[in-house]
Amino acid sequence: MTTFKELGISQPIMRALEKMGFEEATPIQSETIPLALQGMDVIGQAQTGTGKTAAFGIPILEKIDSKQRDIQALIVAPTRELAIQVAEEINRLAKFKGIRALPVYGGQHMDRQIRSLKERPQIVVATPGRLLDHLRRKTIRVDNVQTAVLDEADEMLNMGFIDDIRDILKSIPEERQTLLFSATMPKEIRDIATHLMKEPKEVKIKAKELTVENIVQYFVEIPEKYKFDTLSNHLDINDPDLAIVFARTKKRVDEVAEGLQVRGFRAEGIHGDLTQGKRMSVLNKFKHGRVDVLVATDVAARGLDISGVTHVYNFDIPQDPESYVHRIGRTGRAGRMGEAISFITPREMAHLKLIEKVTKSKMKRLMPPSNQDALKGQQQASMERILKTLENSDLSAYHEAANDLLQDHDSITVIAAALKMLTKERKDVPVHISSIAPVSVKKAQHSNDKRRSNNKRYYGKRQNNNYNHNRKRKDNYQRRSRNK
Ligand SMILES: Nc1ncnc2c1ncn2[C@@H]1O[C@H](COP(=O)(O)OP(=O)(O)OP(=O)(O)O)[C@@H](O)[C@H]1O
Ligand SMILES: [Mg+2]
Repeated sequence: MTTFKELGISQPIMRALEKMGFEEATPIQSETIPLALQGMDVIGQAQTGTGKTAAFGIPILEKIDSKQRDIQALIVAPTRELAIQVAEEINRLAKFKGIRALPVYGGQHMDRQIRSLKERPQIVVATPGRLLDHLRRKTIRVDNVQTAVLDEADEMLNMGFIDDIRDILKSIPEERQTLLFSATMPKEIRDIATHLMKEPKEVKIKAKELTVENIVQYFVEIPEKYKFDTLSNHLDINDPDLAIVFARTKKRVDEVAEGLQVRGFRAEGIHGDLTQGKRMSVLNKFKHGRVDVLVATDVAARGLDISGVTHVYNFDIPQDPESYVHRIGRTGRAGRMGEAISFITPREMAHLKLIEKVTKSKMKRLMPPSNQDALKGQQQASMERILKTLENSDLSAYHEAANDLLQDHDSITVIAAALKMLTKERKDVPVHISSIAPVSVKKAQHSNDKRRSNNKRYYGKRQNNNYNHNRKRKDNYQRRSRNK
């Protein structure tokens, strides 16, 4: 393990690191920070939750001249929430250096954004569409940008985004340093990336698996129509602190979130069709524990760092193995433990094998729990609450009342009644989720469209949907940006 001091980090940043409770550098930090400080281009690949943000954030801050008020570093991230989070982490690191990072993303009022930009932040963290919009309007000037970072580089270079990224990088002076980070870097994407960089150094933190060891991975083989009841039962049994449930479409996210609410869970959905205000408020409620179950599309799969996420459910298995890695990586972060449970329909079992092969990890089979198991799980949770109260509270004020109860009833009956009151008994309201076709592994089909070729090794026909989906996302970025 390397200390930050050994890496030659300056005093103001050392102070911030101390305040943040970072004692030692993680492997990706100790390997990439020296290279980045020397001005080299770097492709950094390390597992989810291992501190890639600070791995690029620290060298950027070391290089910036705090007295100069031009934008000196530009960080691009695929989603708005991630742009906000990365800016927050950098601002924490920059606390004693007089440097400011501003998040800039679609869905926020252009006027307000332009006003904030006039306060001259030295770092901008942006989503691609909105950034391009600002570049065209010349409301963001990048003449003095020395470092460009693509966080979640593979996602952004994938398919529909590649042209945007090329345009963005083209607008930045050529002498710049370019840093690329992600937990996954398929070879095809890495090759594209190399063309955008100057003799990049590749840092790949060696790990047996693509996924993090401290995430225990399970799968449940279950027909589509039983998925929802199985999910409810699981949530009852595991009683997660915070859980994220990934579903494949926005419609299913809405349906699953509403279904869970009907069954008595504090659940909310998040996806790209919600307004930015709604997206932020759902995420904030989840971060503060006012929502226990976040139901999401892949919009929440990349980069989000929410402490306390103990369980990730793949209600629908993702189309590509990389998404699987990122989704389950929302738990088990910074050395904590986590569980990932994927629902696989019988026809999707081949897909499970593909994911296991690419991630070099195994999922353990779990049998679908029964309603009886779920009730037992809930009772267990109530028992734990009683035991916790018993251990941590002064109960003397309740002794008299307890004695009164025991005059007329035996102790088992009294405790059973207390347990029943504490137990969230299942509201067995039927919930219908509209069905969806299973994902399948198909042989690659040839295509003349270069942008489609990126994921060819995995998918044939379905990949076209993915392509269209990304195109649509790109269009949305641009449309939203234009409208605001
Ligand atoms: N050296 C460190 N010591 C302790 N905690 C750290 C250290 N570096 C980063 N962290 C914390 O670890 C968590 C995960 O970091 P981060 O979000 O940068 O991971 P990541 O590698 O970018 O993950 P992902 O691939 O999901 O984007 C954050 O809460 C961060 O503050
Ligand atoms: Mg990250």
